[in-house]
Amino acid sequence: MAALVHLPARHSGPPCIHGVCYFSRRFISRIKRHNLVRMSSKGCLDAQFQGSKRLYLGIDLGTSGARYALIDKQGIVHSEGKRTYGQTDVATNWATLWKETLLLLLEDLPPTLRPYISSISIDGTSATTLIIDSNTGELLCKPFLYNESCPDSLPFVTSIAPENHTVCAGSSTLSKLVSWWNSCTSDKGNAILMHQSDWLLWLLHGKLGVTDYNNALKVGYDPDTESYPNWLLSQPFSYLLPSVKPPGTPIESMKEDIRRQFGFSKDCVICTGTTDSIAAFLAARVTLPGKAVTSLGSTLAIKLLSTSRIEDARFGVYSHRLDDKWLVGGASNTGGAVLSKIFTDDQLEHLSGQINPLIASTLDYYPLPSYGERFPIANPDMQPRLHPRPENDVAYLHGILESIARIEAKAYELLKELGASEVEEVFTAGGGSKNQAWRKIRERVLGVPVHVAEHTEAAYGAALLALKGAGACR
Ligand SMILES: Nc1ncnc2c1ncn2[C@@H]1O[C@H](COP(=O)(O)OP(=O)(O)O)[C@@H](O)[C@H]1O
Ligand SMILES: O=C(CO)[C@H](O)[C@H](O)COP(=O)(O)O
Repeated sequence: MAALVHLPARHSGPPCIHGVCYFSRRFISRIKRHNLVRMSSKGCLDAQFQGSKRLYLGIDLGTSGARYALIDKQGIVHSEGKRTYGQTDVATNWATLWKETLLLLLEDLPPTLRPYISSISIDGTSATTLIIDSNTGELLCKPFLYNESCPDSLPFVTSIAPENHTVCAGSSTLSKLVSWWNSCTSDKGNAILMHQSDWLLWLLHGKLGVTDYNNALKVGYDPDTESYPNWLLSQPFSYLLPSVKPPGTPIESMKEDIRRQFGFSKDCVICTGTTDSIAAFLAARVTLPGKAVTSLGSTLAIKLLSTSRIEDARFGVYSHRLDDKWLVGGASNTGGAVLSKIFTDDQLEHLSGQINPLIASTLDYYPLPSYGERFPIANPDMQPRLHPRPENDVAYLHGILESIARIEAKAYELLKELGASEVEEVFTAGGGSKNQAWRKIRERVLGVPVHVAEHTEAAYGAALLALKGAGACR
């Protein structure tokens, strides 16, 4: 289990608000020593920081860690930082880890810049589902993580939703809600559903029950009609559903206690967030149909900008709304999480430098970190295929990277077959975007130009949402 520093139920430190204990500096410095590794924090006051002296903060709670990006209205980065979660396992107390990581990132912000922060937004992993007591903000059960599957809910979910609807997957938010509803034996009357980023934003603004239409997609919200469908509202658990706003919409001012603790200004506004792969798409600043962003993080998430909306749960394909267009795609469980189980980041860099990306690997794998795949094959029981392993690790890594590239190519081909705009160019986000050999392998396998996005961190996309929200306040 991650070496978390456990808070006693009540401690003599700063006041606990809704069960969230804001930590003293002494306590935070103790956490820093124990478990959450500070990876980097660039805090120099950028010489170009002129203009209206306003900054916008984006925070990304990813799969393996969290990052922040602090930008001005020109999109210039004035500070960025990262915290990794360290070793986690099935016993990890994720809500506490996310809360501590968020507070540490706020602590990592250069104190001289905090008073200039106008707005904050947070992105999190999609379909990461929390059932919350609406009186206290406390969790009523452990979070359902993004890649968890609740197959027992599927017969009921598929009986109420339209055929092949986005929610018709064991990993959908609705399947997780139904699973809790069917298993909870205590009083459900005060329960409310929130997504990971909603709950973390609530820690900053204090207004429960608000989400965004990207996070709400997988519980059944229809971003086109901007409403929950009747087949969902007619369910006995519909009272748990949060209200939905567009990403980057102002919710509330920052709570006074946390504002004072970290030295934010009185006009700092907290805005709705989005999911991590949508934030990565926003960071890439792709604007034309046919252009796409592949997020090579712990997972492989694909977002193709399309004029047509496509969804087909048989293949794990769904469409997020982006203003007047659609982000068609899905998320595979393949990706960096598989690489991290076999190689360190240094090994990845060293071995990748020895790969000739212009020569195809003959090794044929389906790299998964464990059983279960979401897209382009929707099979919760799918087994990883990572053997035979050659003696040479360069050849092994080449085979894995090429096999992941084949999955990416199959995914884009599937979107085209289902009627989406054909991919013409791919921009890359996430930790894997730094791998040049992989980019060239992908370019050869996909048959289209593959670039590194101008900004590869989802936190930058979340900062753009904060900038959008601040504009809405004027
Ligand atoms: N040089 C590299 N080549 C390929 N993948 C890499 C490289 N360096 C790091 N990664 C992968 O990047 C992933 C982390 O990316 P990141 O976007 O930070 O993840 P997430 O947001 O999903 O937690 C890790 O799983 C790691 O395996
Ligand atoms: O796999 C993930 C973990 O990083 C993504 O959060 C998620 O599955 C992508 O979903 P969406 O397309 O809804 O953003």
